[in-house]
Amino acid sequence: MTATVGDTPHKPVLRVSGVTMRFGGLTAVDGVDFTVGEQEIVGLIGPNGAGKTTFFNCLTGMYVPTAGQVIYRGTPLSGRPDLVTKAGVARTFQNIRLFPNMTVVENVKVGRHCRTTVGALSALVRGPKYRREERETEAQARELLDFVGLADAADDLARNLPYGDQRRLEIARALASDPGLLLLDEPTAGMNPLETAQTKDLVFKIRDRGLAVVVIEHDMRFIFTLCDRVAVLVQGRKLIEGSPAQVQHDERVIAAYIGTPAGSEQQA
Ligand SMILES: Nc1ncnc2c1ncn2[C@@H]1O[C@H](COP(=O)(O)OP(=O)(O)OP(=O)(O)O)[C@@H](O)[C@H]1O
Repeated sequence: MTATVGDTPHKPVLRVSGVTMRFGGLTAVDGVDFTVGEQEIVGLIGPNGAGKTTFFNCLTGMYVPTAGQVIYRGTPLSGRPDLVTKAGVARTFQNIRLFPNMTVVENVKVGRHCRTTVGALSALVRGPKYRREERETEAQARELLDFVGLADAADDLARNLPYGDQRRLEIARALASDPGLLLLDEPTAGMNPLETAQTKDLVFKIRDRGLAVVVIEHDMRFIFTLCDRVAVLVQGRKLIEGSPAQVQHDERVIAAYIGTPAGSEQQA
């Protein structure tokens, strides 16, 4: 089935309906509907505390939503992160979460874990099946490091990578689970302009590899030049969704970020 997503017909990969997340008396996400199409890049923006990360946590099984449904390629996603990853949804985190004392390539191999099938006994005795899977995992990890531009650092310790490279390593690790949908939580936070531009090119390359991508980001220039479509969350609710041009000129979005324009009170 093909649904109209924004202005372009895309086959939907993710359908979120009425997702709500309450923490006691606080409603962090409030009845959000959200659709992502095949090979679409969708931005999720909003002021601090709008509920963006909580929304990602609802999609990836870290939280079980208080209400609503998340469906990935026709399958309802459960509240277990491992099963969500196995279903084909991978993510990176706002704060870098690498294994600092492992090498760069080992960090990527960890991301493959959900796709390996070898049993405990075969792993223990390092039987032929284990060795074959290990070779394949190693080759895939090195291919991904080449893809993100970190091939030369494969055998360095993760903690010795510059900050921007650590973020790229997180993306490589997420890609190791062979996702169809990648969720990026503030991928350019703390980056310089060159690293930000490189990250944008990398996201385009990821899309060209066949993935759909959802990006949370505060850098508006990055979002509006990267995304096919942008959704705006304010106080847990979706305020507007549309093309970058529609969203960046919408007065409600401007007001949500910078408050009511100076002088408008007198005009009212
Ligand atoms: N585990 C939790 N328990 C209680 N409240 C929470 C929890 N997680 C988030 N919140 C609250 O939910 C609201 C939304 O937070 P969230 O981190 O999702 O926003 P955000 O849009 O990602 O913000 P930022 O852009 O600053 O990262 C905030 O008021 C936050 O304090």
